[in-house]
Amino acid sequence: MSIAEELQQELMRVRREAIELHSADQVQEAIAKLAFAVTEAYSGKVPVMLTVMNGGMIFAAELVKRLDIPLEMDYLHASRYLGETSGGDVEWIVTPNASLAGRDVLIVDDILDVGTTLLSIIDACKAQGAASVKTCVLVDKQHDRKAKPGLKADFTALDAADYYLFGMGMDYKGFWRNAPGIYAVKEH
Ligand SMILES: O=P(O)(O)OC[C@H]1O[C@H](OP(=O)(O)OP(=O)(O)O)[C@H](O)[C@@H]1O
Ligand SMILES: Nc1nc2[nH]cnc2c(=O)[nH]1
Repeated sequence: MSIAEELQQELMRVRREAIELHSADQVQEAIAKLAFAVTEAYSGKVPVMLTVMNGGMIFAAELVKRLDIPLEMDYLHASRYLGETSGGDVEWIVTPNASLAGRDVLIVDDILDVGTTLLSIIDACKAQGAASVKTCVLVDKQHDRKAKPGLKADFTALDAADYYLFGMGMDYKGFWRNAPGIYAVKEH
């Protein structure tokens, strides 16, 4: 079997055997509910939303359509998993283009796991002189390994159990970000 065929078989097996934690409909419902809270929090403001690539892109696209505020959109790319299922140091691949000085910044990402990534991005935004920095995640993974005890995002759509997750922007070895719900990789 070629390497490409082996990979394709592994990816299909992972998808087939995955445990569905939140269906596509549940995800959409949770995002719609969250959008009301975000809209309310930024009423009267002109925030800049920073999408954390790659994982945050699908959640951000779903969320932003439902935000009834004048929003500027920008992105950054920071990664500490780099296609692996356990994380290392945060690596900055692309920094935001927008000037953040004096701005209300909303960081949008797919997952708060340990929280190292979000903390590093918050620090970078504050260092640029942001007026306020809030965080918004699709999923908060439930465990006691947070970078700071009790670490939470300001806005969270859903909780998930302590599995390696994929779908809605979250990858399995770089693939399956396109899966429409939130799935746990079944361990063997
Ligand atoms: O809370 P943490 O333990 O720091 O992990 C969360 C981060 O991990 C993932 O990014 P990843 O590094 O996999 O890059 P990606 O977005 O390109 O998939 C995810 O998109 C978050 O940004
Ligand atoms: N795809 C994915 N990325 C992550 N980054 C941190 N935790 C996770 C996870 O469970 N799944």
